[in-house]
Amino acid sequence: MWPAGNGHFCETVLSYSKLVSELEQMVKKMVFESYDAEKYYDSHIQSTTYLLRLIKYRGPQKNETCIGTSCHTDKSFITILHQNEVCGLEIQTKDGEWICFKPSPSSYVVMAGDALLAWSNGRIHSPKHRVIMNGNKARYSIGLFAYHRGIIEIPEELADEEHPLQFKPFNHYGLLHFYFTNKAGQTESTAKAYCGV
Ligand SMILES: O=C(O)CCC(=O)C(=O)O
Ligand SMILES: [Fe+2]
Repeated sequence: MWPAGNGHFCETVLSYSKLVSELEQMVKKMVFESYDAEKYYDSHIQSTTYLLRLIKYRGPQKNETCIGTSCHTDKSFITILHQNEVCGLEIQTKDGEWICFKPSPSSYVVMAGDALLAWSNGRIHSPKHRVIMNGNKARYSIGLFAYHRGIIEIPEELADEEHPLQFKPFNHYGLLHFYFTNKAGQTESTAKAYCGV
């Protein structure tokens, strides 16, 4: 998992990712329960996979643009972000307004990804976000990205006459693969283009 000779760091990262994945599962449970879909929770958890990314953004040099990560939505089910004190993460609300996240050591950002947007039949918004760097201090962030092995079905509890089914069952890794093709790059919503009804 990590180059030899840094066992302590490796163990720390692993125990961190275990703790944050517990947080992810707690959030997921609350989401499933709030939609009366808790009967799908256990099987969903059994198919959950995680990716942990440790990211360093350095401050822009002279004549460099300030972008750290360009505007995107996550392709995960849920993402949990944690970072040092350097600002930079901006998130777009449903109304199109950009808000800057003000970090604190004890705060985590829980972000819905495109797979959760589809699972929730469009009820849960997967927000656009970006990182814009200013100043000269480096920004460090850790992202835990939860994915799903296999097919995600939209619970029947989330579709009715008022909320017609918007998404077909989809393979989450298939959605990721689709995103990395040119076809997905040209669409506003990867989920709609990949598995929209
Ligand atoms: O560094 C951050 O806070 C956000 C990173 C991000 O949006 C991503 O990796 O998808
Ligand atoms: Fe992201």
